[in-house]
Amino acid sequence: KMDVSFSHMQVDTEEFPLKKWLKCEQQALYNFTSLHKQYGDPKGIYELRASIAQLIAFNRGVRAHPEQIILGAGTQELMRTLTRLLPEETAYGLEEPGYQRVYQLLKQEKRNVITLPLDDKGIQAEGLRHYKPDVLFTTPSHQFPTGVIMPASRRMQLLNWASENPGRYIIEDDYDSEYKYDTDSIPSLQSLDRHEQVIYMGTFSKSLMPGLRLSYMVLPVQLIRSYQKMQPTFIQSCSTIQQISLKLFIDEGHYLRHTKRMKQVYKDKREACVAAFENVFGDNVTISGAKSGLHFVAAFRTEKTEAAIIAEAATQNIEVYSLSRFELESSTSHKRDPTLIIGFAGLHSEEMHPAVQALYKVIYD
Ligand SMILES: Cc1ncc(COP(=O)(O)O)c(/C=N/[C@@H](CCC(=O)O)COc2ccccc2)c1O
Repeated sequence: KMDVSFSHMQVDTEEFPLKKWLKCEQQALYNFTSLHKQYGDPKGIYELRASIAQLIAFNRGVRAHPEQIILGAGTQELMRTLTRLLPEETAYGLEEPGYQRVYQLLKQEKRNVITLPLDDKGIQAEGLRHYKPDVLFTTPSHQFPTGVIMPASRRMQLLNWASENPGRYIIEDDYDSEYKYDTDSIPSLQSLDRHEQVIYMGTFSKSLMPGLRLSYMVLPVQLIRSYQKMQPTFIQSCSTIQQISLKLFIDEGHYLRHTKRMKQVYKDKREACVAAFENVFGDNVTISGAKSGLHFVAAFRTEKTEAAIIAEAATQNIEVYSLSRFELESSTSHKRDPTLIIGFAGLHSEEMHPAVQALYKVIYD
């Protein structure tokens, strides 16, 4: 049996510049003790928020003053804070299939949640008129999990929808924007927004490591005012040591060098993985999902169900997840081929072929 993981939830930690990070952490500990002996700003340390503002302006054209940026230990944490800034009766629209952890969080917070259908350009604009959410949570730069990239035309439709009512917001979750192969990344929704109605969300989970638990959101001025009124009830969930370490890591240029290098590493891994699937499965597999991010979607021509494939794979020590994991309220598994989410970040190029062959045996033997 082989220990193989096609999990989409991992990065290639072997390439992580541990020595550089350690140096930043030592500096953070020794030179910033005054920051560590107090709780500090609930939004997070100003200096890190200033570095992030520069980074997302440079990388994604996001216009943000550091005082509009809130840090949090993960996207769910930020969403929890956001639900406290918006009216309790707000109806949140989520992509179907979509990010189940935000769906679960909103349900835990007893919020109204509406799931909205996708097409090959992302969220359907007419769905907004039909289902009437107040706030739309969307992943335009790389729809999670299908991988669709939302074209500029659809982005403008969403912004027009939002501009019709000042109470509407679009949460642009740009979680996977760092890794685009072959296609140029389309400017962020936030950079096109003229009415302060886009809440921009980002994370360091994919560009650095998920275990870092450091994510951020950029609030429009109106929501920052609401935040400031409630500020005494908030507290920062990220460690000040990690925050300063990250600030130094960014300011010393390690972050941009790392993401530039990882883009090539992941591009090569993606190509090797797709080639292995095409070589082993031939036309029994259909691969979709734009050339970006750390996973793609593979649909298999077989009578086996997704559940049977996942269970059988587990007996062979193969970790893999299916599309139904991300179906929030309605399942289409009955009218589509069994579909798996193939993460390649944790696989070495030389193990791609044997890993794909092991998966082939699970599905076709
Ligand atoms: C749409 C979307 N938005 C944000 C995030 C990131 O959340 P955060 O880490 O809390 O900031 C994810 C992580 N989604 C995770 C999948 C979750 C699941 O399948 O259950 C996968 O996340 C990673 C993938 C590769 C490398 C590192 C992380 C998100 O899918």
